[in-house]
Amino acid sequence: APVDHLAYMRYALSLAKKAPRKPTNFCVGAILVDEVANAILSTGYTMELPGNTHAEQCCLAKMETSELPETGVAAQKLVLYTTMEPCNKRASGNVPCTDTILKTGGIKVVYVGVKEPEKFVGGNVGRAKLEEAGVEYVHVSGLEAEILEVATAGHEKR
Ligand SMILES: Nc1nc(=O)c(N)c(NC[C@H](O)[C@H](O)[C@H](O)COP(=O)(O)O)[nH]1
Ligand SMILES: [Zn+2]
Repeated sequence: APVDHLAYMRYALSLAKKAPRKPTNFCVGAILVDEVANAILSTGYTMELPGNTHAEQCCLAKMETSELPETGVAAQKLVLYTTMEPCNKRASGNVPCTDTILKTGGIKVVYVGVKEPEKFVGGNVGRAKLEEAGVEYVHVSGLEAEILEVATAGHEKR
């Protein structure tokens, strides 16, 4: 069956709405999907796990500790949907999610709702890093306005 990318991105957006609102980051949602089995293997949203955590970081960390099949092993085509592109530099200095994605291994495609706004760390050049490592980067269009509204809910409204 054809994969409904918009439906998966909309689900990731529903997760982003659960994130606590902060002026120093974005509220993001991420899901790990086996695209062949059409199955959601893990989910995550910003600050879901303790500490200053990102949606993708939580989604992948939960995958490692759950009884779900080993990341990238049992899945037939492992892909990650994230409402905002994975960070490539964090003002906190924490490990960027592009590195976490590459370290996890087995992820074939990253589906992205929006590019990261240049608010905290300038232009996000993570796309090139992912593509050079053989991970496809695909923009799923249609939810940009809603994704950005949720992402910046904790920011000062000008
Ligand atoms: N893709 C993505 N998922 C997230 O869950 C999240 N919060 C961001 N946000 C990117 C932004 O660049 C960083 O939030 C700031 O650079 C501050 O860095 P910290 O979050 O404090 O490590 N980006
Ligand atoms: Zn990140």
